[in-house]
Amino acid sequence: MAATLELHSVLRLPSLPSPPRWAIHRASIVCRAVSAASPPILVADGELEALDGRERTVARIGLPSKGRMAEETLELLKACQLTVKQANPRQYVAYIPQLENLEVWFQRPKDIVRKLKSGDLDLGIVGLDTVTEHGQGSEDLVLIHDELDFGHCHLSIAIPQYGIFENVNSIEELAQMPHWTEERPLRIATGFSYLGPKFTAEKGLKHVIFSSADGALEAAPAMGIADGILDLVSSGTTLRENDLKEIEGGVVLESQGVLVGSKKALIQREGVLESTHEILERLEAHLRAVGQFTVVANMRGSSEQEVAERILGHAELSGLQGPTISPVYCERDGKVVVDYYAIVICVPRKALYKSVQELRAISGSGVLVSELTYIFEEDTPRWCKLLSKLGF
Ligand SMILES: Nc1ncnc2c1ncn2[C@@H]1O[C@H](COP(=O)(O)OP(=O)(O)OP(=O)(O)O)[C@@H](O)[C@H]1O
Ligand SMILES: O=P(O)(O)OC[C@H]1O[C@H](OP(=O)(O)OP(=O)(O)O)[C@H](O)[C@@H]1O
Ligand SMILES: [Mg+2]
Repeated sequence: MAATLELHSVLRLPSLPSPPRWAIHRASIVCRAVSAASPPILVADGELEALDGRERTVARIGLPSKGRMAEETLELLKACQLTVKQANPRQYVAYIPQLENLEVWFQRPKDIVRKLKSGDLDLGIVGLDTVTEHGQGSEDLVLIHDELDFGHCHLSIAIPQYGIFENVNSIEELAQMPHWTEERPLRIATGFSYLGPKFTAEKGLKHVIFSSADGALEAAPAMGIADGILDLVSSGTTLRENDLKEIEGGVVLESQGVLVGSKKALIQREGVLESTHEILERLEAHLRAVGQFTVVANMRGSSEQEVAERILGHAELSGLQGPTISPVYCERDGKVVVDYYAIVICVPRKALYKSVQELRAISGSGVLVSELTYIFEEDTPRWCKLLSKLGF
């Protein structure tokens, strides 16, 4: 027999073994008596808060321990020269040598969000879908970087391409189908049991019921378990392979990797804001530089001005703000002369070959190309935004 008790404040349980002593924090407790003679076992369906009196002094970031985001998160940090050092792959704690006061904890994406809310993590990298689903509108969660440019997908409603859905192509048409009644609602299988009902309510769908499922949702309609699904889509292959289709107006959310933090920790916990500043600066500078190349070339010319005019006549060669031009000094007949000017420009990948051709056409030689690591601007726009969100 199990009885559930909802607790809304921290409960001290002095009778539990110590140390550690625990408090049950906004959790529901299930008391189960194993046998009539045994004492009830407390099962907390929530976060347990350590009550050993010690306040955590080291900041913590949560990174996905498995799944699609795990590898790319580490790659992104590595590209920012923030390589995560892990003693072995099964160890869940790690560190980043450049960020001394920061522990890295590998956790499942949804647990990262839960632990941010409970105060057990301060920062995290996960998909926006996970933050929105498991954050459930929490005012403590703050998006620090909302476009990490990996893990792109969208959360979308999908229905069968066949049968009664053959001519249904929009959320309005789905809502207007006469099939859905109070007794026989539209059944949607999803792992997004917060966002799903919120979305259908906003769209005015009346008779809908959600069933929760964890994986391979695309099988549910063909198995007769559901009429449609609400799941993540990126290439669309899984939907197509299971005879499902997306519908107009059925996208709940566009998602990609984000850096998220706990407002409380950012404001109160020593070191969190400093680590965040460095991570954010590196992320912004790195993401700005992705796909950009530095091109260096020597140009024969009579003056810096004349070379500049030649280069600025070509739109692809004007760089970020304009070309950097410096004289190349050499010695001729015992004299220092300038026959060449070195130019440095920044060029995006897709314009690279054309830019090199244009440079050559206007007498550029010795063209050197290297991939850019960082572009640091005067300030970090997201840092200023974060400070204002924190009320600084
Ligand atoms: N098809 C996809 N393409 C791109 N990104 C995706 C795709 N599916 C999921 N993601 C992103 O990767 C994140 C993690 O997904 P993954 O399937 O690895 O873990 P999960 O199923 O959320 O976790 P768990 O298996 O522990 O329940 C998602 O929250 C989403 O942001
Ligand atoms: O549009 P596509 O590129 O086909 O990707 C979509 C699939 O990717 C995700 O599943 P995942 O592979 O993570 O497996 P899971 O069901 O175990 O989460 C998602 O749940 C879809 O099933
Ligand atoms: Mg998955």
